[in-house]
Amino acid sequence: MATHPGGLTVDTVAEVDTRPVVRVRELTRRFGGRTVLDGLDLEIRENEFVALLGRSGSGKSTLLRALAGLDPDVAGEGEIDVPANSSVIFQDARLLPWQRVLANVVLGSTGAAAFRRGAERLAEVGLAGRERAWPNQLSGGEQQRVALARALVSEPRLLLADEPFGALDALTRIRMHGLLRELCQRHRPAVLLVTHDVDEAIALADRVLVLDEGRITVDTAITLPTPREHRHPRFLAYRERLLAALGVDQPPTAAGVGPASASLGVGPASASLGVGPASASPDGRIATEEVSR
Ligand SMILES: Nc1ncnc2c1ncn2[C@@H]1O[C@H](COP(=O)(O)OP(=O)(O)OP(=O)(O)O)[C@@H](O)[C@H]1O
Repeated sequence: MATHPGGLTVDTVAEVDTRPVVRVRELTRRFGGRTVLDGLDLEIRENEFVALLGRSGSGKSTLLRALAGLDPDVAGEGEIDVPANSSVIFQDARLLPWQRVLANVVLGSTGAAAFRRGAERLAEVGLAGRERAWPNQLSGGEQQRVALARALVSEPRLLLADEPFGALDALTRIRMHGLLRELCQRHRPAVLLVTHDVDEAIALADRVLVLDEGRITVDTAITLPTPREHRHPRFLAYRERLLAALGVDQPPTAAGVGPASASLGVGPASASLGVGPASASPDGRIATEEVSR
């Protein structure tokens, strides 16, 4: 475990010796007079799955857009180093309605090889046989599967995902978690997943970050085996820590078992365990430690 000058504690998995694919230094982003990102530092390593939590308006999408190259005005406000071969997915699938499903996946690429790769990705997301369908003939979850296939068709080194499952019903979301995990294990991109859902972050990520006051204030490794059981005591302990770091009140329950989902802003979460809350260091940063096995 490493303690950085600001008091931020980084757990062991974050120290795995692989090359960073994302390197952000001192990134600042202001809108008018308001500072949203304030000298933010971030590294993501090859194949690492990182989830980013933060209160509404804390700047998660602003950071993701900056990494995706979608914010031209961020230039000169720090250093951003990301691979050229990166993909982005959003909450809405953003398919072209006038293109069939397979054409949406290959997006402008031509040639048999591109279409073969596109068809392979479609099969991987469970949509074999739907290549010639139109987007409006697919459900919301199916459209998001197409978006995932499109994002992975170029074998990106980095996948940026901004609440990709936020608009889906709970059951579909759980299925998509399994699918995303499987696809990431197969294609091995580094991932930055922006989410409001603490459980989603713990279920999927190697590392969970919390963005607050323009900086990463929590950086914690999730060392649970996969697939991750939501009622596992260590899962609940991670949840409690993260919710505390996010400032969410957690009234204790008799059983000490929290609700099925701990989405921010969706009711109180209750994960009452004997694990202490995250502690704030003198400069206001929150240090987390490995949740004991
Ligand atoms: N283009 C813009 N112009 C002005 N203000 C902006 C712009 N983009 C974002 N902001 C402001 O920056 C702040 C952070 O926005 P951002 O969308 O990054 O937050 P977020 O953490 O992703 O929020 P949410 O979880 O609600 O999606 C907000 O106050 C927002 O109003």
